[in-house]
Amino acid sequence: MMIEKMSDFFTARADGYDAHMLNDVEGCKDGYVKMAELLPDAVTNILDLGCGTGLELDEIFKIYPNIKVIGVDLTKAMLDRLKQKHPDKDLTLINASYFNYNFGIEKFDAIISFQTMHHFPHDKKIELYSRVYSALKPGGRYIECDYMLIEQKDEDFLFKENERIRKEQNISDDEFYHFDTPCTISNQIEMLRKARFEKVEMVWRVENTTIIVADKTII
Ligand SMILES: C[S@@+](CC[C@H](N)C(=O)[O-])C[C@H]1O[C@@H](n2cnc3c(N)ncnc32)[C@H](O)[C@@H]1O
Repeated sequence: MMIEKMSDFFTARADGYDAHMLNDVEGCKDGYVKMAELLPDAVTNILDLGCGTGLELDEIFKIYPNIKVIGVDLTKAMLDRLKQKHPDKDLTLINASYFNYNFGIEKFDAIISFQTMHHFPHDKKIELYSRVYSALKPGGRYIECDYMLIEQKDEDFLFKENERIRKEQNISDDEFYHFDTPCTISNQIEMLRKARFEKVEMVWRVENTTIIVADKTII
């Protein structure tokens, strides 16, 4: 099996992407609606990590038409489609990796990610979640909807496969390639706690599509 560079993978699939997620990936269609419902009532601005073509934003704009959004994504072709769908919205799109982009401090009411975090190892995610925590205003909320597992053995198998294939293809650790390495729900919760979130809860799950909400309390 040959794996592709992350941005090449999504560039090649950008055209049929929305229909695929809405029709073929169990739980996603309802997950986009649920994520919009989970935003804090008084939300005025959000950061969307790995926003892609913005399927989650399609639902969020229905409830909050004037919300200010920063979307970060590696794949320009995905961002182009998002911009085409919502030319009139307050959208700032950044074509970059969220591991490098500076989110700032206490800037956002909420930060979201949908189906993008299942490609990275624990240590990278804890560091990212820690920056997410810092970028949230006190009382802010991080909502992640992603492909998550129950059994540790299934997570271990996919991480080992990823390592084996990357070795075979001589891919270095710091390059982003597309291979799914979902984590268990309990590992996800633990990573978010390690990143200092005071309240972390799984709130919704359909098949493997799972939503975790992590709250930053007002001190
Ligand atoms: C499965 S799509 C999800 C898109 C959208 N959130 C949705 O649910 O429809 C994953 C997206 O994450 C982006 N992505 C993957 N790794 C990334 C990274 N390190 N930084 C920014 N974007 C990334 C990809 O380019 C792709 O657009």
